[in-house]
Amino acid sequence: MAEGLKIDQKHGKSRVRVARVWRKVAGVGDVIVEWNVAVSLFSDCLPAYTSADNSAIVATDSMKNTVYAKAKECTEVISAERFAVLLGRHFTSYYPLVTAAVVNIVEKPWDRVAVDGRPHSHGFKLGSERHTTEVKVEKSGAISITSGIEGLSLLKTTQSGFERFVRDRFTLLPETRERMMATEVTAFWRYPFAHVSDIPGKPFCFTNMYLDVKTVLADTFFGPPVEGVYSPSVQNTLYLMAKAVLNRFADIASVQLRMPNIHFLPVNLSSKDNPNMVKFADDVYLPTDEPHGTIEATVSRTMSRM
Ligand SMILES: O=c1[nH]c(=O)c2[nH]c(=O)[nH]c2[nH]1
Repeated sequence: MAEGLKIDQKHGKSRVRVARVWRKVAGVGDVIVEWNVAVSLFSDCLPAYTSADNSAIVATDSMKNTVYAKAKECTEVISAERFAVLLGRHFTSYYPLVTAAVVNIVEKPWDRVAVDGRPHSHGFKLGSERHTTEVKVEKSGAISITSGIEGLSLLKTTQSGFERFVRDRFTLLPETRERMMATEVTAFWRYPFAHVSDIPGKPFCFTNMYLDVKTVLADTFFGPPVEGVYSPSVQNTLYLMAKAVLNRFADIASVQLRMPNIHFLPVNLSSKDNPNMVKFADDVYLPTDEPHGTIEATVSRTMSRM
């Protein structure tokens, strides 16, 4: 570029909130999804930055309208991943100057309620963890699809410890084989699909994968129902969780996990007069998430099994 400067740029619309309802779906009743969509387009619109020439700009307002128009066009229930691909395909094929699109979606967890033990035809309540996806689509049809979970809060009251870590003059933390373990898992996993034509035809494969990954992560964190499984560190548990996902699902190429260590601090209260006011016996804790440990890792296959 002129003036000895280089510019990398993209533009888009964030926090586009849309809810889509499909009425009276056979066998289930009404279906609702609520999405928070972010669109980012890559196109050569340098003149807008350098010369006040907007002629190559797709207005972010039009991107927002497109989200609603495309939601309307989806007459069949669709997953966040497929909707993101559909949007990305649209932006890259409809606009000659758009070379690539990145679409992020966070789905709000509206769970169907049960009344008298039966799934309700049109009643939902808000859950906690959220299904996320990021899809990049290039004009050629090349894609990358990453899906994820955020806000998955897990806790176990025992079967966790932390020993034999570095000890020096700054170390106060006692070693323990008995502590609480709590975290709020954020997970991302990459699918191996490289082109839109690689995406499987099965309509619910992404939704089912989300539910199955969530189950595998949680089951590995907790271990069997009665005895559980001992965790020597958040790091080790994180690794076992990621490994379980890769072992179980051949379609997942890599898993990234973020697992803050949310501390439950032992409470000991004493004074000269009352030395045993509260003496900690694995019973009373001070829950705190500030500060918290941050443990994160990406685990990938070294050899693709695909
Ligand atoms: O599982 C843990 N991993 C750590 O890295 C760490 N650091 C710490 O103070 N407590 C813990 N616990």
